[in-house]
Amino acid sequence: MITVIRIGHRPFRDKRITTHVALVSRAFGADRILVDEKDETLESTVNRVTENFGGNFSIKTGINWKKEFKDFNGVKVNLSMYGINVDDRIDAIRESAKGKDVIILVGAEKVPIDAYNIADYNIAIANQPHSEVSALAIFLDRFYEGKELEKKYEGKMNVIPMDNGKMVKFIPDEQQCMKLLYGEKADERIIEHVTTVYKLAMAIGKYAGANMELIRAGALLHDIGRTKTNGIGHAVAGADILREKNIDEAIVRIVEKHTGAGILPDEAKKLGLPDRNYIQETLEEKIVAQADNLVSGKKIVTLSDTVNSYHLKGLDEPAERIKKLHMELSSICGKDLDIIGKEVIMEMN
Ligand SMILES: C[S@@+](CC[C@H](N)C(=O)[O-])C[C@H]1O[C@@H](n2cnc3c(N)ncnc32)[C@H](O)[C@@H]1O
Repeated sequence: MITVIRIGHRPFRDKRITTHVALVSRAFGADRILVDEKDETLESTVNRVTENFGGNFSIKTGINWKKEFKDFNGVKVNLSMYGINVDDRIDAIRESAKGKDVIILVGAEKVPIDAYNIADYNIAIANQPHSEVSALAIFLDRFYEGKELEKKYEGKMNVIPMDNGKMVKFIPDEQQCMKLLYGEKADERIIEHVTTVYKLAMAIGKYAGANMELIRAGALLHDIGRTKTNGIGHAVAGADILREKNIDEAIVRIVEKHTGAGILPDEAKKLGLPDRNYIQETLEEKIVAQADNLVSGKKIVTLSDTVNSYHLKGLDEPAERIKKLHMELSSICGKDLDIIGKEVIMEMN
């Protein structure tokens, strides 16, 4: 674990630069930052970035820096223009950090001499005065040998790299999903239906250990396309609406593939659907589709209810696939989905 300790923070003067120290710590592979002065605004700014862009970075302000630095069980580095050049020590630091935690101290105005005495390494990024932000970024980059730039973050907001322009895909929370639905003028019937599917899908998702943010958004948005058409094309219409709004592709695909237990390429062709993949593949795609299969209007029904209504429409093969999907998910959950459905009904009443 890598900790950054920021000392000499003055909440009114240094708000921006300490935020940048924290963001650099997070983006360049550190796990947490400790800041000497209590600053709740700084904490919430940094926590909001982590909440939106992902990862497990944490921040704590209002700490006793000398005690934290002195008592730290691991390798202690003080970044200072007066230290030894980073390239002359980085191999030794990496070596002594094997199997150990590391703490990196950066100052603000004047750094007390105690920091130099407590540190195992006083490291300069060139013996010239510059900034804690640049010193920290270069130190972390040297320490990780550039690998920190390859780290993947699963956030609500994911930047899509572009040669030109900017694109961010995002995973909407419950409130944002409702806003999207009402923005498309979803009527009460749609809202009531998606709310029940959402409750059932969340319950199944918990048993199955699925990604709950994807389940939440996928279930709430699965029928957004019904604001355009109630036909077989509503899943495609929904996916198109969401792609236009830069919703994360994992959610768009849940919506696009939520019909029955999937539609085979030949069936899709016959139905006049665009040439896309309609077979559920991810756990979340399967859960939302099956939760939808087990909800009629705003009512949770059983597998046999659903299968019977498919048979009545002459859809024998799709009915078999729904049964198979039901068994597969029940086995992942360790509980029959019909029983999970009954539990949700009891909670709803
Ligand atoms: C604006 S400087 C203040 C330096 C101040 N003169 C002092 O007493 O250390 C703030 C912080 O930036 C970092 N820093 C600035 N230049 C640096 C350099 N050349 N190498 C490493 N760190 C540097 C150090 O962490 C320092 O505590």
